[in-house]
Amino acid sequence: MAASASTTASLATGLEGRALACRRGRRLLFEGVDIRLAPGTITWLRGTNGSGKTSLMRILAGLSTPEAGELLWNGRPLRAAGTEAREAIVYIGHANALKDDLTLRESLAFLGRLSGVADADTRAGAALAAAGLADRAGAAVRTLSQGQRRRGALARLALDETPRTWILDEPYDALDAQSTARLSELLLAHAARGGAVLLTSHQVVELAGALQYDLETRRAQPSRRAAASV
Ligand SMILES: Nc1ncnc2c1ncn2[C@@H]1O[C@H](COP(=O)(O)OP(=O)(O)OP(=O)(O)O)[C@@H](O)[C@H]1O
Repeated sequence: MAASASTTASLATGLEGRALACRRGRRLLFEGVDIRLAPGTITWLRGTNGSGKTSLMRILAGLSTPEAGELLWNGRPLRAAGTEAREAIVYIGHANALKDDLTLRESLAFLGRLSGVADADTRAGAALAAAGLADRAGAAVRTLSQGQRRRGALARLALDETPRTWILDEPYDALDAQSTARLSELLLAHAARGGAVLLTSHQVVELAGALQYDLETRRAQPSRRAAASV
């Protein structure tokens, strides 16, 4: 027998957007977007420049309000999920969220504490070392190159192994080949642990088993390549 809508909702896990719409000024960017970031999945969000990928990611991260639709966290309204969802959803956008006046290590530890990471200071040092940034850990964020900032922000993903929901806007941007390979490993390991990933990318990157969601057709499908030029 088919499950009723309410039963389906109560069984749903992860972050889900239903019938989402977004307006920017007088322009309706998208509507009717149904997307679910299930545990253990990587979803590549596709769409042309200006189609609204960043806008959708910010809505899913709870950082902006949709024109219409609802957001659910484990089947409950996202807003009602409070701290649990705030700590479980990690958004890394173009701005990287690092604080210019703090050292890289301090800034990363601060972000870790916001996500409820235990012992964030010590872990920040270890995550920066693993990202090849040990010698820059004590430098002020404002003195770092764009690629170093990006790598520093992404080190947040290696602070612990909690299977959170990662929403990553162009995470491969400004990364060199080694950091690109390391990020792909991190994403695949995260999904294997039951974490969820939503990402955009204009670069060709192989991520086995990823799904893709096309914002213009509003359809999800398996992807042979998780990311390719769009
Ligand atoms: N704060 C804002 N105020 C007004 N318009 C905005 C705002 N933010 C974005 N827009 C507009 O909304 C549209 C979608 O922007 P968005 O950044 O979501 O697209 P995108 O698909 O991520 O683009 P890209 O692939 O170029 O990064 C663009 O036309 C943009 O100019």
